[in-house]
Amino acid sequence: IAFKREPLEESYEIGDDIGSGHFAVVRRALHKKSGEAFAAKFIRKRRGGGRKGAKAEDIQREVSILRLLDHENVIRLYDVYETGIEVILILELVTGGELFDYISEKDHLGEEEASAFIAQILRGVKHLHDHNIAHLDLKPENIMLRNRSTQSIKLIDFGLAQRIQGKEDIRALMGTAEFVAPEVVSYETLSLATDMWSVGVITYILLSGASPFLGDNQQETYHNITAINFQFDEEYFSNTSELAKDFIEKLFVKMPKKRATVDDCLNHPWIRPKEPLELIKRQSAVINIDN
Ligand SMILES: Cc1ccnnc1
Repeated sequence: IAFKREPLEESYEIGDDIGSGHFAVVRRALHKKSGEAFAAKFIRKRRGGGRKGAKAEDIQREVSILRLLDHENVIRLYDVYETGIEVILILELVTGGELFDYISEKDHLGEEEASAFIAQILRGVKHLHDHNIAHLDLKPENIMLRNRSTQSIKLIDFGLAQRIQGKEDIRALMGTAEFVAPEVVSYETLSLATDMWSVGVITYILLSGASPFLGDNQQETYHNITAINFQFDEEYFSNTSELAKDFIEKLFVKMPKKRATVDDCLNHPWIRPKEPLELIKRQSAVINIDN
């Protein structure tokens, strides 16, 4: 896929830093013609045999994956530029900040709000999984709020995302220690189920502010993960519903094939829209047809 070689500055005014990813920095970008604001992700190309910078094939993968996706809970890619030293992705601008910061400010969320966020994350993950794409780096830093008022979120940073075709064995890579599934730690086959483990970790954190497997060092964290060594501390979970705990327990399963899928999660009673609201929506739909 050829990227635009014309100078980015001809079409965009580059502004402040708004984030960073793998070998990347993200800046505000104002499109001169339309006056619309975007996010420009500058990805350093790996030069020669160096270690720094992203490999051309990894950048191509991130771009082709983003081009495939089209969902309100997934960051949109509009254009791609290239210079001698970097590739620049022109992405949808998300201004609500990271879910990570939102939780930090509130310490933890109530179940209603947590369930609403997780439902949004699951819809975004379902879009990826329906296209056989695994994100493989799901964590609160990679979940942006569209804006602070609603629980509308966008999944960002597809730098580690992979197509899961089933034929080739994906083992390499590492996400962020406290969010990775047992199969990542023990270097076994990764799959869509690997993302579902991370959804469990995110849910646990939203509800408690604590990280379920985090140890005093990386080795201890990895051991906690492979031993599924977690508990619902009374200190944080005393008034958490059995439904919420059941939702998490169905994701902290060692065998990827036994772990809840994104569809299982969307149908879990802790997530499904509560009956009355759905009933009203359906009734109002009927009333509209009559009028
Ligand atoms: C950090 C970031 C990435 C993509 N879009 N907006 C903000």
